[in-house]
Amino acid sequence: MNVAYIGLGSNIEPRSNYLHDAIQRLSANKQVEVINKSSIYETEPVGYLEQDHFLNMVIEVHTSLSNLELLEACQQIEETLGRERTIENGPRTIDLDILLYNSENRALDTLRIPHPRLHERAFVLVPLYEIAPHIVMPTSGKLIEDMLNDISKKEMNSVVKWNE
Ligand SMILES: Nc1ncnc2c1ncn2[C@@H]1O[C@H](COP(=O)(O)OP(=O)(O)OP(=O)(O)O)[C@@H](O)[C@H]1O
Ligand SMILES: Nc1nc2c(c(=O)[nH]1)N=C(CO)CN2
Repeated sequence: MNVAYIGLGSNIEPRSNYLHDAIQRLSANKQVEVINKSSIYETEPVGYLEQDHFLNMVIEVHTSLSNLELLEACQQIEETLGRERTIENGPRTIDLDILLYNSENRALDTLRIPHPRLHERAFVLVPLYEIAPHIVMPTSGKLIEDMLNDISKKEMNSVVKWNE
């Protein structure tokens, strides 16, 4: 059994429905079991700034899917939920990023694990730390706490727990 962490994000309404729907669709896959879910956080957009705030969260899954099969399952859900890739870093109904897969460290053409921008994104690190404070990054040996300490106060303040 493989352990993976998946980051979810949405900034097109109904944002929380897209998050819940994506999780339900992952759970419906017989080879995926959702083990843990973080809280939902409302976050200021990073990268492309002229867009609405995101809802972000992280889930832990146990899966018998390979890393590439899990990527395909995530991309299928993105497609079903109407994700369109028009603007880089732009608005999306749902984004599913594989953050970690076991303690793998690999760069394939279509899949990089750990996710290459994980370490610099408060909207990923804060929910990941909530459900997996023990994790050590396979690349750097850093704890999530160490990576969080490298994030500016301003960016940390742009991630706020969201109440449904
Ligand atoms: N760990 C990963 N999880 C998801 N996709 C990945 C990963 N590593 C590489 N990719 C590749 O990245 C491509 C672009 O993904 P996507 O359009 O979702 O990027 P994005 O969400 O806009 O940006 P970001 O990756 O910075 O969150 C995907 O087609 C996929 O093949
Ligand atoms: N706050 C926030 N900003 C983003 C997000 C995201 O999920 N949340 N995703 C991006 C590309 O994947 C780019 N910027």
